[in-house]
Amino acid sequence: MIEVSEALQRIVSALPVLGTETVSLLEACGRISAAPVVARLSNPPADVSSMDGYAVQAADTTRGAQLDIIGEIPAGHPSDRSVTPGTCLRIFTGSVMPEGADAVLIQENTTRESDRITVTEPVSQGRFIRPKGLDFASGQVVVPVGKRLSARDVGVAASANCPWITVRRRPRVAILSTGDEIVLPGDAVPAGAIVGSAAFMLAALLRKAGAEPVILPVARDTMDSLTTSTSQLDTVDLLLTIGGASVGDYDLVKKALGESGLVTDFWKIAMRPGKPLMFGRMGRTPVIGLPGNPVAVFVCSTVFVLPALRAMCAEVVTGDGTEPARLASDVSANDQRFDYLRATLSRDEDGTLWATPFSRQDSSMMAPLSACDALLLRERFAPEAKRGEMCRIVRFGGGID
Ligand SMILES: Nc1nc2c(c(=O)[nH]1)N[C@H]1C(S)=C(S)[C@@H](COP(=O)(O)OP(=O)(O)OC[C@H]3O[C@@H](n4cnc5c(N)ncnc54)[C@H](O)[C@@H]3O)O[C@H]1N2
Ligand code: MOO
Repeated sequence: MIEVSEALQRIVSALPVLGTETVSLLEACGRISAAPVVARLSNPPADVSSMDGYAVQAADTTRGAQLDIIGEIPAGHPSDRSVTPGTCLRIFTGSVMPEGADAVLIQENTTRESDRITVTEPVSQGRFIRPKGLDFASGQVVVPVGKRLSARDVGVAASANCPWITVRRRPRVAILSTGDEIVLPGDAVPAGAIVGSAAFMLAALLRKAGAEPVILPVARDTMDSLTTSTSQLDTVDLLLTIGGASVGDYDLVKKALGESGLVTDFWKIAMRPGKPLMFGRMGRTPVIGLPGNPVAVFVCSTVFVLPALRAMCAEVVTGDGTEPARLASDVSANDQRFDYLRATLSRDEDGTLWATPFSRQDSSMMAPLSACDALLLRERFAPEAKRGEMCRIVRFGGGID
């Protein structure tokens, strides 16, 4: 058995970075930028007013002074008239500042009669003007490379006049459930069968992470079925198998894929759940053999598959995705396997985050997996810990779980 950190390192470093494609702004959210987004203009492109009022010379705006309105500048219609001493131009939020003006006097600080205003509050030079390039300058990088694009990133790219963004191709990931007992959700469930939940959970997780899942027909527990199922996978970037990874007589995945050319990098990790995970390569296709227990599928996907997708998309990530919390109940000493306990979270009045692990942690149990908010991490050989002690968690809800 190797350690989680080594397994992660081996998987991530073995995966090639995918190619790029160019997508429209409407398709860009959630994708990983593969080139920086460079502003094609300055924003704002000219000095503009930030308020509705009058473009003035600030020195003119003594209390009680009167100014002649010599025209107006609706947004989108710059004026070629200049403001001279004793005059002003009616202006609106977003309108381009006229020549000669050095401030905007908001209309609340004036009284108006016909084409003349009286100043009720002076304004200082530069006030209520957004100078050209206040937001960003032409040529400036507004979105760096390797970023998972948010709605805000799409917004800044649009404002930088960039209608297309270069992103990483979506990883195509094949999912192969294995086992004679597996039936599809909604099917009749004969004696001895179980409903194959893991592929659907995995597909959902992958799709949310920006990958393109391809669910293959369930393979039976025979060498023939397994080799046939995995014979034509040249077009996928990663193969995930589910089940048949352990040491039972019908756990044939490693053996069958071996006959199709699988070269195993490692098998078995000191973790719970997820111990029998296998990693290798069949031709140019990386293969992660996930254990069959569906909670092990989820935990291994969180710990290895999602980082693998990030590596394939050259996503720049900060931190390890964990955060501190306080234990809400005692936990016993851990053995040699890194433990990922399903836990709920709550916050007390002080804002402290508390993690409560479920009392039953069987890796077949989907209901607590669905109900949990986080995985509570227990290092190998961690000593017993009491309620109130600090622990580390991986919290869900960040958009990729
Ligand atoms: N003697 C030993 N037995 C086992 C060991 C061990 O070290 N020594 N490891 C245990 C651990 S830990 C795990 S995890 C399981 C993993 O076994 P497999 O990867 O071979 O998985 P299966 O036996 O095929 O299935 C396990 C369990 O999960 C159910 N399953 C399978 N596929 C799905 C699916 N797509 N959706 C939902 N549930 C699925 C399957 O019916 C079994 O109940 O091995 C332990 N045994
Ligand atoms: O490690 Mo297994 O994955 O306990 O269920």
